[in-house]
Amino acid sequence: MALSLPTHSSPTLIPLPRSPKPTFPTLRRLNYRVCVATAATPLLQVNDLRAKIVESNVEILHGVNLTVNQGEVHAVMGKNGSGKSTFAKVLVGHPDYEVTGGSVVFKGENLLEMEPEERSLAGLFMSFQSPVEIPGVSNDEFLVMAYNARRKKLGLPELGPLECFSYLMEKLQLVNMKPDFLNRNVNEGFSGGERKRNEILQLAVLGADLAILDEIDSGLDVDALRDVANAVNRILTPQNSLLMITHYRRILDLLNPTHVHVMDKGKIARTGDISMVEAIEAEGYETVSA
Ligand SMILES: Nc1ncnc2c1ncn2[C@@H]1O[C@H](COP(=O)(O)OP(=O)(O)OP(=O)(O)O)[C@@H](O)[C@H]1O
Repeated sequence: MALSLPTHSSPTLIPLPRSPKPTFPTLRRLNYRVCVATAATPLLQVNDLRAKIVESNVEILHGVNLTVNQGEVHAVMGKNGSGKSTFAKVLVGHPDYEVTGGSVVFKGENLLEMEPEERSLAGLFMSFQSPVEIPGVSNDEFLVMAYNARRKKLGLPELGPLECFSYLMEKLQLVNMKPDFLNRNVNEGFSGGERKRNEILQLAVLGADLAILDEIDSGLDVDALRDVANAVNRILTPQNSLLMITHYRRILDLLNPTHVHVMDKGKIARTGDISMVEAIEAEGYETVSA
């Protein structure tokens, strides 16, 4: 089902509320009802997580421990090849990896027992380092399908084409994207920066209790980085959380992480706050991890 969306670049967009952090009130209300977790329960609790590559049997994660509470922004940094993306992919259930030990509890439920799709419907969102193309599926079809699936999971009625249109327009404005992108196939022919922006559009449309952004800042020009950071800041609320993987301070200054972690050899080697990034930049990972 393709929505007939305008292809001109300057449509009359629905103005966003002035609030710096608009949310999805109806979804949020329902989230409180269906969410197993309480304010005292961590949103995500990772204990001694170990995982290997299925094909080669090589263990990459050697006992990751991490707790994310509602409203927190966590940054994971670390040397190339230290296991950051693997950790993120294991959390969303990527089939290349097999969990060999430890536990992951998300909103009070065993995440490792859920299929990848169930994890997504439960409110876990991941933006991959290299977002993939989906040939033959238009962006609007994909977004509407995914959003309605999430609404169904939450016990909400599916949105009809007109409601979807207004909703998507609002989210497009949030990420400062032209409506033309809705009519194009998902990521097909998109530039690197456009793909990253499109990932944030997906996050804005779907909403998430925990958004994992893997190097969302790589390949973005300064304006795109600011747009993406502004959009993420407006999506964040005291109820949801962000786990971002990055190599750069620029995005950290814009998103103000509450926690900064350094991953080393498949483990979280050190945890601190934003001030640790200065030490990393001055002394490198070896010293900081040690
Ligand atoms: N599917 C796979 N097949 C083979 N090797 C893999 C696979 N996934 C991860 N690895 C290896 O595991 C190690 C960790 O990779 P990972 O992508 O998690 O690192 P990273 O910390 O995200 O690195 P970067 O900062 O460069 O993105 C690397 O040595 C990588 O080559």
